[in-house]
Amino acid sequence: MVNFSKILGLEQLKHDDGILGIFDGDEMRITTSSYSAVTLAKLFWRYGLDIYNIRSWVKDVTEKFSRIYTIQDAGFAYTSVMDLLQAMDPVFVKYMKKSIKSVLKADGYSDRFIDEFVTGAMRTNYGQNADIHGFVGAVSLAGVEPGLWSVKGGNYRIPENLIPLSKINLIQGDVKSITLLEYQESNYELRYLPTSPKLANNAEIQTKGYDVIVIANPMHDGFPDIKFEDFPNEIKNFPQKFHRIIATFVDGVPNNTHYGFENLDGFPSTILTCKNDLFLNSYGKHNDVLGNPAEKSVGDRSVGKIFTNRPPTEQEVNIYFKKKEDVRMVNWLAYPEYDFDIDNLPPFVLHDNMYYINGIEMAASAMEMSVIGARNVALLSYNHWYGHLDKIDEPYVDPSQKSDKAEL
Ligand SMILES: CC(C)=CCC/C(C)=C/CC/C(C)=C/CSC[C@H](N)C(=O)O
Repeated sequence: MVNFSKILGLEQLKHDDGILGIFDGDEMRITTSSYSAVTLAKLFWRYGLDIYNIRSWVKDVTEKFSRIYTIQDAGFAYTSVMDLLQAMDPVFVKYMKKSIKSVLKADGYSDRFIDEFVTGAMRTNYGQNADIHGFVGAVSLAGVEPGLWSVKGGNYRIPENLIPLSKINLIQGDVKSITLLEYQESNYELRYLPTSPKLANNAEIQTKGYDVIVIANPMHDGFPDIKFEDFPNEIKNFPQKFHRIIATFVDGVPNNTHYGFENLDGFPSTILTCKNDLFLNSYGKHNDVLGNPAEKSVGDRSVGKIFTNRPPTEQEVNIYFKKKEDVRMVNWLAYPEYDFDIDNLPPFVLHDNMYYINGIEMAASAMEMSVIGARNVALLSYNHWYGHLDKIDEPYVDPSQKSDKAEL
């Protein structure tokens, strides 16, 4: 994503860390300060060295993760998510088989740190708890470390600007079916309903032939079904479930008394919650996509976002906001439920020359992961097409590390 933002000349908007609080439903377990020395002292008092060590833990994991960029630059690609993780670092395969709670416990982190800080991070980033697997847990922890950024103007500007740069012929439409062809000019026939606004309701089903198909949309219950016709083996949605999340944006004033604050002085800009049965996953104060306070923010008024696992009723919104000028809700299947059978993950290859990117979300759902999954599929299809089998499912060995013996 960093490279894309540079290539496209998009500005990175650094996020101000602000005051962070962790709420257990009755009281704040910790509230940081606008003075960094006070924050450090408070975090150290509550979590001891865990709060320092987690930073180097995430750094170490990120360095291992970053190997994927060298591997992909060298043209290597993988047919399964586990092979891709194994190529980055074998420890990631182990993380997929344990919960983040047990990974961190084995690395010496305290129950208090895991039950408050780690659980809070999992609840805000993935709507789940510290029982989710260790790899997605690590990604989630990377997401609460300082230094987070977004694209000025909105993250959507990355894919939007990549489309003209790639010079593709974009046809907007809903894919209805993919038929395997035999001994014809192309490998597949795709049937789709154009969705261009110009066509309004007059669109008719169209067909088009393709040599290679890449599916970049989750194939799970709750997502539109594509019919796969004339394949020797049945191709259907995968069994893993997706997690529904509701983001409710409120232009108004947060209800400080609910969290035990007498007024809004020192009220956190981010509140994580740390009990699994709580309705509220997290609260966050939001600027607009240009980094400015929301247009009508005056006095105590601001835009706040709460994440919940089901739509809040009006009474429930009133618990978290004492004044509301405008309320908007976004309700979507955001990421997998990370409690699936690890031995049964979706593959990157559905059939010869037909690929599927979104299986990568089973490792972790995040923009960076989607980009890595997409590049893997692009390399995989290239390597298959041109017969570069030595670059498929092979461990990458850095040429500068090869000894003479290894050469022989
Ligand atoms: C430390 C590891 C394993 C990876 C670092 C690279 C990476 C994928 C960073 C993403 C960090 C991030 C912004 C996480 C936020 S959680 C995902 C969020 N809920 C979403 O839906 O995008």
